[in-house]
Amino acid sequence: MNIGLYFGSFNPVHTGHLIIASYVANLKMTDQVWFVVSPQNPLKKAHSLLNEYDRLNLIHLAIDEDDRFKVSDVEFKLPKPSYTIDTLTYLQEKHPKYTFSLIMGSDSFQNLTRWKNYELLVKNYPFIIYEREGFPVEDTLGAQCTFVKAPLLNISATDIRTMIKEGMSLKYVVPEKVKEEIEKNGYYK
Ligand SMILES: Nc1ncnc2c1ncn2[C@@H]1O[C@H](COP(=O)(O)OP(=O)(O)OP(=O)(O)O)[C@@H](O)[C@H]1O
Ligand SMILES: O=C(O)c1ccc[n+]([C@@H]2O[C@H](COP(=O)([O-])O)[C@@H](O)[C@H]2O)c1
Repeated sequence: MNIGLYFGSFNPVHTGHLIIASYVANLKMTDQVWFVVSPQNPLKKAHSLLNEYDRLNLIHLAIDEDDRFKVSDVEFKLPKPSYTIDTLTYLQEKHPKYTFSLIMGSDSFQNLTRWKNYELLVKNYPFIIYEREGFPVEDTLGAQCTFVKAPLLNISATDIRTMIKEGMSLKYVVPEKVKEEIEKNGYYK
């Protein structure tokens, strides 16, 4: 089984993420795309981070019963912050017959040299990279990369949190069930 891992804080998940995951799943380079929720990105501040179980629940609501996808809480029980190489080592041990690739934007890929043991990531795992505006796709690290031209929605989780604070509607920028859950619980107010 080939698994495409889409790592993120998903604080909260939004339509931009879902477009990417769906596009990559449709390419059939992988059998399944897993959303891996990171409790704490090593390079980001914890502030305004919703509880990881609530973020996980929002992704379950977002993908509903789409069997191209799975949501993973594997990083919840690993040490924090969440280092991707450690998660991959754990996943590979747990699923020795699976092959894992990393799905990431060209922005994150350009930042990869700041990640823990990035040389090991580059050596051992293939990357599926989609271009994000302002970050041309190029491999300067000798990684095993497939560059894909995914459709993009130029929105971030930060934008969504700002919209909530300003009382704007989240219609279309997150799935309806995600919008309802955020509103019902007063998240990010
Ligand atoms: N609109 C988008 N289109 C495509 N990829 C995105 C988009 N927003 C985020 N990503 C990518 O998805 C992954 C997970 O993103 P993340 O959870 O950090 O969301 P974010 O919207 O960038 O969050 P924040 O604004 O809180 O930093 C990252 O690799 C990020 O680069
Ligand atoms: O392993 C690292 O050193 C590392 C450094 C920065 C980011 N990451 C991971 O990259 C993923 C994307 O992060 P984010 O918050 O931008 O969605 C998330 O799973 C982080 O844990 C990992």
